Amino acid sequence: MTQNYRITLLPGDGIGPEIMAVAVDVLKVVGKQFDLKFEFQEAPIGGAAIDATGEPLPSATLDSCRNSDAVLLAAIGGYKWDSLPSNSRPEAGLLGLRAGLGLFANLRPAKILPQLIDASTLKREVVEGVDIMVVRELTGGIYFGKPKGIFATESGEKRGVNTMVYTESEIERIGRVAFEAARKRGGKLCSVDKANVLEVSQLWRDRITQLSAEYPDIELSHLYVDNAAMQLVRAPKQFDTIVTGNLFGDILSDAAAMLTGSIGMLPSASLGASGPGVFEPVHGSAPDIAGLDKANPLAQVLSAAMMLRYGLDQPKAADNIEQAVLQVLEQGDRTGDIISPGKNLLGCRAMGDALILALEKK
Ligand SMILES: NC(=O)c1ccc[n+]([C@@H]2O[C@H](COP(=O)([O-])OP(=O)(O)OC[C@H]3O[C@@H](n4cnc5c(N)ncnc54)[C@H](O)[C@@H]3O)[C@@H](O)[C@H]2O)c1
Ligand SMILES: CC(C)[C@H](C(=O)O)[C@@H](O)C(=O)O
Ligand SMILES: [Mg+2]
Repeated sequence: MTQNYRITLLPGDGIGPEIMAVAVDVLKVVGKQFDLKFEFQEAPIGGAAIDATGEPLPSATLDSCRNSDAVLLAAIGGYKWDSLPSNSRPEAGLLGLRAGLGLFANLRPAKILPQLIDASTLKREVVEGVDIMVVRELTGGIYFGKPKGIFATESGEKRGVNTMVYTESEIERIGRVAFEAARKRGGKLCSVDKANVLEVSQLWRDRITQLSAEYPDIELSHLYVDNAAMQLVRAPKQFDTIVTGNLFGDILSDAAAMLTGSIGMLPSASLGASGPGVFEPVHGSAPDIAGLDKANPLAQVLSAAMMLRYGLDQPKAADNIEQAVLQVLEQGDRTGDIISPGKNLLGCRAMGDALILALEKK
């Protein structure tokens, strides 16, 4: 029986439309193969939405997302909008989307593919076998804490303020997601904080430690964020699942991404307690290569696979996409960010064509 899905597509800015076009073509092919009918609804977000409507997250866009089974997002942001105040920048649209849909859990897997070991900037023996899941809290912490803003002091000097806040319930719900994720993976969870300095981190560490009593099968450890950053580069294989707050997770997930060769490879899933999830690459809108057909579309395509797996419960269709990605890499196809000597350099569009061919042969 045909399964129907409403998908909101948010191509956004920079390389967003280029990589989204590839992901949509790939979804259409697996749709035919698995009898899935996608009703795609495209909506503006970020800079594109600012240009079209004056706002980074028009209410019609949020409504369309709310009425979908899942949301596929590319990336937002660019030089053109960089001088706007923070609450009207493209990034505010993305944060509003996460808050508006209650997407408190961000899963960012960083797994090195054997075909790409030589594309990593680290030595083979350091990265071979790396398979990390970063579970990042996404709707709290310093990104959303109040007070925030730029205020004038009595002397007339400007003072910028952000506030890092976590409540016990926010820590507990992301903790549960992380313990459950660790249970499905290698059974190890490392909680990352700055409890040697920040009270909010002391509470984080206490609550995660208490929660671990409910997960006796999971080996819990704690690291301070500065040490975690160092350990990720020094010996990344020690990590299985990492749980951390919004800001630390933003930074550590980019570092983890680079272990795998390129940030252009890594997908993510943002999930709430209920309702549609948002599936998006970890990377940004890469304005430096936008419009040049140079972007790596694989993180976007793998985000579509995560959407099928975690958002639509279609693991077989997700498997097919992931296998097609492995196959094109196996046959030596590479975009510029993951090229190594002797491989075929393809543009974004040609990489999409290679994926479609690989899928159709299945
Ligand atoms: N989720 C998002 O939408 C998201 C995430 C991060 C940054 N941003 C925004 O993107 C803009 C640019 O930010 P940035 O430059 O710090 O980060 P970025 O991730 O856009 O780019 C960092 C570097 O990685 C390269 N890169 C990124 N994705 C690539 C891909 N798919 N293929 C090949 N190379 C790729 C870029 O060319 C650039 O050199 C900013 O406006 C930022 O706020 C958006
Ligand atoms: C663009 C920005 C708001 C965003 C974040 O900081 O969360 C990005 O860096 C990410 O990692 O998704
Ligand atoms: Mg980031």
